[in-house]
Amino acid sequence: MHQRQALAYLGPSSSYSHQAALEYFNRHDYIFEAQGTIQDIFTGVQSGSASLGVVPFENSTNGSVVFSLDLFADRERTYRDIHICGETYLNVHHNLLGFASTGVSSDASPGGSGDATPTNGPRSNERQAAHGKPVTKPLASLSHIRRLYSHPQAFGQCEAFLSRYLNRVERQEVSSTSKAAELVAQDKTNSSAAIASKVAAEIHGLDTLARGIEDREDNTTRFLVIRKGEETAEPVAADEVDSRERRANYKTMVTFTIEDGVPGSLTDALMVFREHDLNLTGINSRPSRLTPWNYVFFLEFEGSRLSDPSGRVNSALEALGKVAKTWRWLGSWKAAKVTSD
Ligand SMILES: O=C(O)C(=O)Cc1ccccc1
Repeated sequence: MHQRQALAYLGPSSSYSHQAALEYFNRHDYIFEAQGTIQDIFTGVQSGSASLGVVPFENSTNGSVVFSLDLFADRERTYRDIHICGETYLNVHHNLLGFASTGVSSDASPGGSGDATPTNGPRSNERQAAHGKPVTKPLASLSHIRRLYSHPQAFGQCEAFLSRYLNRVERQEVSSTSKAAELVAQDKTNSSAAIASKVAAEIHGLDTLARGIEDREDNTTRFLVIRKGEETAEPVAADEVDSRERRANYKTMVTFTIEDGVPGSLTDALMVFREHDLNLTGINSRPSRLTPWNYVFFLEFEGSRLSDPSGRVNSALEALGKVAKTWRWLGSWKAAKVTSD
């Protein structure tokens, strides 16, 4: 019988990372191991204690997950063997979870959560928060809520609802939405709430105080799958034709740094991709932490270093190596289809 390998995700269970991992991998093929932080996932994969890791990378409403970017920037060369080998998209619908207050309902108490008006009505037909107007209303009074726990990304995806209904409530950032739900379930005062998933409500026995509180219904998070070492290059048939359509089935990510204060050095790096007819799909940067205002740049583009019939991707990377100060290939993988529910 073959030994199942470990797969590390941001826990505790019922986090969005857990749900993304369960959608991407068969639960029977791996031992799913919850980690406390995204850094723990990188450390586990680099050390070999986990074969694969699933990390949140960016959100369609709130942008990059900077914790993940900083780990991929790998300034200290701690995660030198980590490569990206896959991606998956998850539609993220947040709920406000806690304990419904018994007794009085709609009470706009001073210093509390204000003017929550409970409603059992359906979610509005509007598809997204227009001019900061929330798309949904609370299902129960929120006036007893004094503290709100969640992952920083979740706060950023629910701004319209939070500023309307929980404006003066203290926010506490925690490592994941499922950790937030766990903390709320343990709070004997019943005065805290979490932004987390429907699955987290079920697991922790929490009431749903509001449903679908994300600013946009199309709120989607992209997760990347990481592994240690490189995958072997796919054999390419001699008559295989390279084309934009073929390259669009793959993605590649690189990081690079440029010479400080040299006009045109960033343009030169980007021009490499234009000259090789490679479609850029993403650009990011994080401080290099070497000197102020110096950056590690991230580029994503269509095409694969591992399945490259014309050699175009490999030739572009070689050219990048000539214009960049430093650079690193972070991986090539099969692009996922963007789904919506
Ligand atoms: O906190 C979680 O559940 C995560 O997996 C990170 C996250 C947070 C908010 C949206 C998507 C992913």
